[in-house]
Amino acid sequence: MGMGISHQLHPVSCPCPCPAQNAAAWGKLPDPSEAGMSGGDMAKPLLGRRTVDNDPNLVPTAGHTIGVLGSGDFARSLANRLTFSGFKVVVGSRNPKRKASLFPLAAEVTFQADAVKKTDIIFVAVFREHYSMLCELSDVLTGKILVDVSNNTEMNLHKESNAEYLASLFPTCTVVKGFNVISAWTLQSGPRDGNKQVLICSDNQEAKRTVAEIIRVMGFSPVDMGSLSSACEIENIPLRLLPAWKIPVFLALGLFLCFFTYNLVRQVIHPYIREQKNKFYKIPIEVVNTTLPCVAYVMLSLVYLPGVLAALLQLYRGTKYRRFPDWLDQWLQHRKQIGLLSFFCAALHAVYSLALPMRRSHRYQLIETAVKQAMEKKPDVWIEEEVWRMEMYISFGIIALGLLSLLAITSLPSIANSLNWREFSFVQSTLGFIALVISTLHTLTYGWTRAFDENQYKFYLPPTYTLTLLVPCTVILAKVFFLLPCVRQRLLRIRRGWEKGRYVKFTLPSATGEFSSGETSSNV
Ligand SMILES: Cc1cc2nc3c(=O)[nH]c(=O)nc-3n(C[C@H](O)[C@H](O)[C@H](O)COP(=O)(O)OP(=O)(O)OC[C@H]3O[C@@H](n4cnc5c(N)ncnc54)[C@H](O)[C@@H]3O)c2cc1C
Ligand SMILES: NC(=O)C1=CN([C@@H]2O[C@H](COP(=O)(O)OP(=O)(O)OC[C@H]3O[C@@H](n4cnc5c(N)ncnc54)[C@H](OP(=O)(O)O)[C@@H]3O)[C@@H](O)[C@H]2O)C=CC1
Ligand code: HEM
Ligand SMILES: [Cu+2]
Ligand SMILES: [Fe+3]
Repeated sequence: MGMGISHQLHPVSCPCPCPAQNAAAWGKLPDPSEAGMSGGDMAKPLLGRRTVDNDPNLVPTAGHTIGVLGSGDFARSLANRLTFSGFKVVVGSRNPKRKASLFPLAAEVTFQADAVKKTDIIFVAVFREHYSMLCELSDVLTGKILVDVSNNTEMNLHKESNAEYLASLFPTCTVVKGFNVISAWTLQSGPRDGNKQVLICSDNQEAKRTVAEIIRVMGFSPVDMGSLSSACEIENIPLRLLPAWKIPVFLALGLFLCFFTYNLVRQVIHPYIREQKNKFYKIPIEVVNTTLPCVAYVMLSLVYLPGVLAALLQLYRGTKYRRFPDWLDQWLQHRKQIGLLSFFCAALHAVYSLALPMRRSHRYQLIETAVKQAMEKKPDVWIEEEVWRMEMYISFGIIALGLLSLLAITSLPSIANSLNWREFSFVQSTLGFIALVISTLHTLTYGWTRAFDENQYKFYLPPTYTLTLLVPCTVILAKVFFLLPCVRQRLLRIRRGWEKGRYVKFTLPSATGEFSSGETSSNV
């Protein structure tokens, strides 16, 4: 029987019942008739156990004993996940009696030194500040693998990473950094929800592979980040606040500010200066509710614009095997966040719109017009065209928001994972584009002929909706252009790998890097 990697790492007297010592125990494990009988979702390992015979490189880690030092939140979640994945867990605490009840029954909770003796892979789930207190365990820890899961509260708080510090305290141990990018909650609830990737690094390849296999058996995906000197980078990851959201949020704020100023001038400043009318009451709802939909609408078109630009570039270049410029690449990668912010603004706009008729100002205006009409003896105020226009634009708005909600729901990881890629791209690409078209109808039926009405121009500024139509209409026209049979054919061929004049162009890696051999780096 092939020896697993982890076993080669074992100290001569390994205390755990791993396969080399207890092959009989392993023979029983992969029994398909028993597999279906396990009860709850949590109770079964997320990945099936593999037999060693199939692949000598795979480590039979399930069934192995793993140690956890510390009894806090993270230690508890870790012990839970490990036992559910089929490992034996021994927890080392300074006060095992008091803490035992917090852990699953299958886990053994004992004193730190005792726990360390029973295993050769130990997760250190205590804060960096307390690492030095573990020094009394130095002797028993000799030759073992320590997994450092710690995080910092601030970027670059200490000059060396926690993992390197741990390694310096225990020079006879092998330190692997990992798991700090996973929250205790994600560990507890299983990898179906939230981030599945666990970044690891270590100077010892064998130890890293062992920990990687444990991660795989737990149902997560290990990502090798190289040597222990990468630990600093890995420790900083959870401290970076929403990196992917930064640009989209600034974009949304920027657009909001521009449109808000524009609307403020048109709806409040203009009547104040020209007619000395006090319209400041409009700021909290009316101005905001002309601004939010404009931001939502423009952002939605900015989600579909980069795809159009990418397609144009591919058509022009006649190949898909060239990298897009960096700005386009970045833009393509931020579409999800831009789209979700667009949805957020659209949802707020919907609620604001529903609140319009419940305002006191609206009631006063209603009474005012009613009285005026009564005095002028004009009983019939029904304008058929206006009625239809409003029925239409409200309905379009509701449908567009409904479609956007679908997009937003399918962007949740757990739901995205339950769809195959065609379903996902149908919702994201096709339904999203239809939402853009319906939003355009909503805006057009709302704006109607006001673009041609001179009274609507305040300080020569046209009604806001006319400005917002620019980008979306460009995107829609471009998409229609791509639907023309000849353009469509060519685009499809390019996306299947066809290249313009491929047989002549065997370019060597050129100095300019123009024809770098790689794929385009985004999935367009
Ligand atoms: C509320 C909301 C939530 C969103 N959530 C997400 C999300 O969770 N994840 C996400 O990625 N985006 C998300 N987005 C952004 C957006 O929906 C997607 O990026 C969407 O796929 C963009 O569609 P597209 O047609 O412009 O581009 P793409 O789907 O990139 O495609 C461009 C064009 O090329 C074609 N095409 C693309 N690739 C190929 C290929 N390999 N072969 C042949 N033809 C191809 C497509 O048919 C399409 O016509 C969200 C947007 C919104 C509004
Ligand atoms: N909570 C989370 O979501 C995440 C936590 N982490 C990391 O996991 C580690 C533990 O975090 P967490 O479980 O939340 O913290 P807790 O404060 O909940 O637990 C820390 C544990 O450390 C043990 N410990 C050992 N020596 C000492 C000592 N000298 N003084 C105090 N406590 C000691 C204690 O257990 P006992 O009393 O039994 O000895 C205590 O329960 C940290 O390094 C953290 O950065 C990483 C990613 C996410
Ligand atoms: C339930 C859904 C929706 C309802 C009830 C709704 C309602 C309204 C109303 C009442 C107005 C007129 C506002 C005013 O009188 O000042 C309006 C305008 C507008 N809406 Fe919507 N809407 C909805 C969804 C959307 C969506 C999803 C978008 C686009 C993403 C959108 C974009 C716009 C735009 C651009 C305007 C023009 C703003 C202006 O220039 O004044 N709406 N909508
Ligand atoms: Cu062992
Ligand atoms: Fe062993």
